[in-house]
Amino acid sequence: MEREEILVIDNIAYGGDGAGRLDDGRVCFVPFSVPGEKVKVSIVKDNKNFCRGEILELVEASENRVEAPCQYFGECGGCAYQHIDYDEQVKIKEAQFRQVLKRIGGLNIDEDDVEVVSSTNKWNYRNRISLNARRTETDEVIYGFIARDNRSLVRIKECLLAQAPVNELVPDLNKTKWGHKNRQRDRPLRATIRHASSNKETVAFYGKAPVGLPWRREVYNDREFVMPAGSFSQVNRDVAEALQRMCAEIISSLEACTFVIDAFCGSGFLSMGLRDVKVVGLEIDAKGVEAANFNAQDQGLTTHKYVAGDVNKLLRQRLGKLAPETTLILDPPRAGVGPGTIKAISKRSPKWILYVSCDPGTLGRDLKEILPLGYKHKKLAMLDMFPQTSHFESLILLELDNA
Ligand SMILES: C[S@@+](CC[C@H](N)C(=O)[O-])C[C@H]1O[C@@H](n2cnc3c(N)ncnc32)[C@H](O)[C@@H]1O
Repeated sequence: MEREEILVIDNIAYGGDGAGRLDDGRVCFVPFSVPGEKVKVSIVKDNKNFCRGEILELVEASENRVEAPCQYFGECGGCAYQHIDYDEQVKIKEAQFRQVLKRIGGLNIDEDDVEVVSSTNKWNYRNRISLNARRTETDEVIYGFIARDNRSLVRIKECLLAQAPVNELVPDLNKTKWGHKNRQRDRPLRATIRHASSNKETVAFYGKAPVGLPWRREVYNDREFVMPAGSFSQVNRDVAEALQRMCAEIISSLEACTFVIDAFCGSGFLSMGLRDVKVVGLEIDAKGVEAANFNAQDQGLTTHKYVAGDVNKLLRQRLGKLAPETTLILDPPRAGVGPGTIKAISKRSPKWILYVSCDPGTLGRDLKEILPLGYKHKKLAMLDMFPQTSHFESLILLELDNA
């Protein structure tokens, strides 16, 4: 027989599930709950140390619970927090940032200030989406997001997180010339739709961006940047601008800093806000590097140079004699930095490390290796780059404490 339990949700774990305790002391994870709520759940997974429940009834609903506006919410694997008032979403993310740094990174930041940047746009902020493609039994090719079960596809007509020009192209994915080709493939490729803020161009491509697709032109903090169609770029412009300004302010406040290594630099986004310092950027995507050098030249940044290659291999030789004057920006992908990066830092430790992360779990893991090298944290920030989802961006400034 189905087992039912009543519990109170204490907090929301990173990833989006609410967590509360059963009478036997075990933690029970409950998706789509809100902190403070009393819920009746059906136990759908029962492990020795924890279990999972699905809400049957809201015994006492939170005042922070709101109606989720998206027709796919609950089924689609993309959003986790549409049912929570936005200000509460931001508080939840700040609490998770603190919790993950403490639990995984071994850092106690209970008393420290965390600068919090909310998103101006709570909806329609994404300048790009990638949709998975599936062939149906009736031989139709459909596009959508992977469902919460991690297997099925939720076919979508629009995504409430995407900007209007991005959504306009969703119904046409089968009608474009490349979309038509994609329909002929045995296994149709993922479609990406991107909208550029400066030249207002919206493109859709399937699989990798085709060679020859023009660079996107984006405006950040009143300056234009080019970015290759297939290369990384920040999805939420307002929050990305705040991040770029924050990095520039932090580094310019480090008076002894004369040299910056922008590792995992993409098209040079984070270091383009820097003036009066020497900058070397490292990035594995050669097209991103080409754009970064173009951007630097276009903006008259004659002391910036961007180099193609693997950070894990190149960093050691770049961290040279200037280490006491160096800030190392680390902005790795979700997987965090590799062992080569940690090894390089341990051999030639830069005075400052500015770690920008889109995954607090891997940030915590990497900090566990970096902090024992003698670093102390100086600044912390949580930036809500991805409203309605469980993801967020964070930043931590570390300083080498030689004392
Ligand atoms: C989160 S993005 C940051 C990009 C850039 N800092 C920005 O804000 O636009 C991570 C970048 O790391 C690059 N990357 C991933 N693995 C790498 C590696 N081993 N060496 C160098 N770059 C890498 C990716 O191509 C991507 O551009």
